[in-house]
Amino acid sequence: MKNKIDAFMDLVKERNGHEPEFLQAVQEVAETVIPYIVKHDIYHGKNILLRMVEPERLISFRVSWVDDSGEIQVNRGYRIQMNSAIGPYKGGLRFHPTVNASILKFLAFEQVFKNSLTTLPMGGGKGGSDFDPKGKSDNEIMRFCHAFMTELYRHIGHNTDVPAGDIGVGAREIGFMFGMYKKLNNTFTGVLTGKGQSWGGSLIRPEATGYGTVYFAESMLSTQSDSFKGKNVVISGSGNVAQFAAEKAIELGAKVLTFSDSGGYIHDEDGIDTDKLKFVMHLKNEKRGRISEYVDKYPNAKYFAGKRPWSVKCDIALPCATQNELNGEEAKQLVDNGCICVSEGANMPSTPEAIHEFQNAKILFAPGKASNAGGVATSGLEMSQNSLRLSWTRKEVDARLKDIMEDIHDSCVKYGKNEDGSIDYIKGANIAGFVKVADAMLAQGVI
Ligand SMILES: NC(=O)C1=CN([C@@H]2O[C@H](COP(=O)(O)OP(=O)(O)OC[C@H]3O[C@@H](n4cnc5c(N)ncnc54)[C@H](O)[C@@H]3O)[C@@H](O)[C@H]2O)C=CC1
Ligand SMILES: O=C(O)CCC(=O)C(=O)O
Repeated sequence: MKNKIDAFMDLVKERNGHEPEFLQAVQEVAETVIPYIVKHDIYHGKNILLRMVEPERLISFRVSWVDDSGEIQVNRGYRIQMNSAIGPYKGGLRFHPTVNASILKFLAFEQVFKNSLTTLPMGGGKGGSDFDPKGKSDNEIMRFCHAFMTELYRHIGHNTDVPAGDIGVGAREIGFMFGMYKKLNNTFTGVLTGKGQSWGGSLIRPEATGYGTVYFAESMLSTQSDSFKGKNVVISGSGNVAQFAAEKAIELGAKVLTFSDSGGYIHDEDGIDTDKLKFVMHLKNEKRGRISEYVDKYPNAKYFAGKRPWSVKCDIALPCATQNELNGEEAKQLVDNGCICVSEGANMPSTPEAIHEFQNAKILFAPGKASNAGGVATSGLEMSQNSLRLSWTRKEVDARLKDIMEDIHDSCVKYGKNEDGSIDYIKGANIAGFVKVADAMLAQGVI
């Protein structure tokens, strides 16, 4: 089996040798899906996985815009349309200086499996730009978003490709991009998700990724008759996913101890309650400040510059910042400190070495493509509401989100159960995500 996986990876490396994040994501899938393909005749001789690692379309374009001092700035924009076998391309846009083809291809590849797991008809895509929103004025953000959409608009559409937010892209940016799309097309359609309530957005979409990550962890804990109640929780990040993961964990009776950003992390031994969380939301979403400012407001807490929060003793860890933010040593420290459950809110936050530590220790571990799928699932619900020209209540969308997360958990159990009864959620998510897309590709022939 190892030979087959190595031979496949050699082919992928030949074409994508300079894209380490993409190779990391493909390797993880290949290790679990190739053994499944080998056991199932219908996939033989079809090169399905080889087709799945090649984007259907990779679009790269210039984004020129004028900053507040009148200087012309040039950034690079991308959209990776990875796979449309089961529905229109769907996935977020990331604005961050580290954005490049490797990072977006890994995210687009993960998105194909994730979207398949949601049970909704969505293909996979991802996009963004190396634009850095940090320190930019609202007017600069608007001019950049407008410029970005003057090219992207020709490649997307409510039945073709429906982008949404990701790192650096929230409600403000979606608003500016939606405005320019509408102007250029002279149509009002659900071409983006994460829209504002009064112009086609869905209730619960802002909360969905964080809530879903906690719902998934709660499902994993329930297999061991356990729950969030009374648990200590360590969270990384302090953006959209981190904030709402914290909100749900607090609601379920847990004590949240940390938040972080690219500067460092804060540790509040007293616990971050709903009032303190409101402060973080204002700090990050309105003031656009740094997490270090938390300790000015709450001096009992400590700030650790340049550090990540994984040395803090906890029962549950929720990595919600970015890829490869939790390495092997940090994973070992979490396990040694008694952590029993890791649910990824971010995409690929754990390195392969970290995953190895979690699996060796046999703790509950959920890969992002399963545990953070609540965001895109609720985007799918936003698309349904837009098509129906209806708005569902908060209660209704939350109930659907919860059901979807439970269904994803069931699929992982179905495909990931080991002989000893334990559940390999990576194997389960990869195979369950693969089967639906692969079967659609088989039915549609070689295209
Ligand atoms: N927003 C969504 O609906 C979804 C987001 N995700 C993933 O969740 C993660 C977080 O995304 P959002 O919360 O939406 O973005 P965001 O822009 O709201 O927040 C990102 C957070 O990560 C922190 N961060 C960025 N780079 C960092 C670094 N190098 N070290 C430490 N912290 C860093 C930022 O300071 C910020 O707190 C990403 O991996 C994203 O792909 C996954 C599924 C859906
Ligand atoms: O809601 C969406 O379409 C984007 C979600 C996303 O980018 C992700 O799941 O990583």
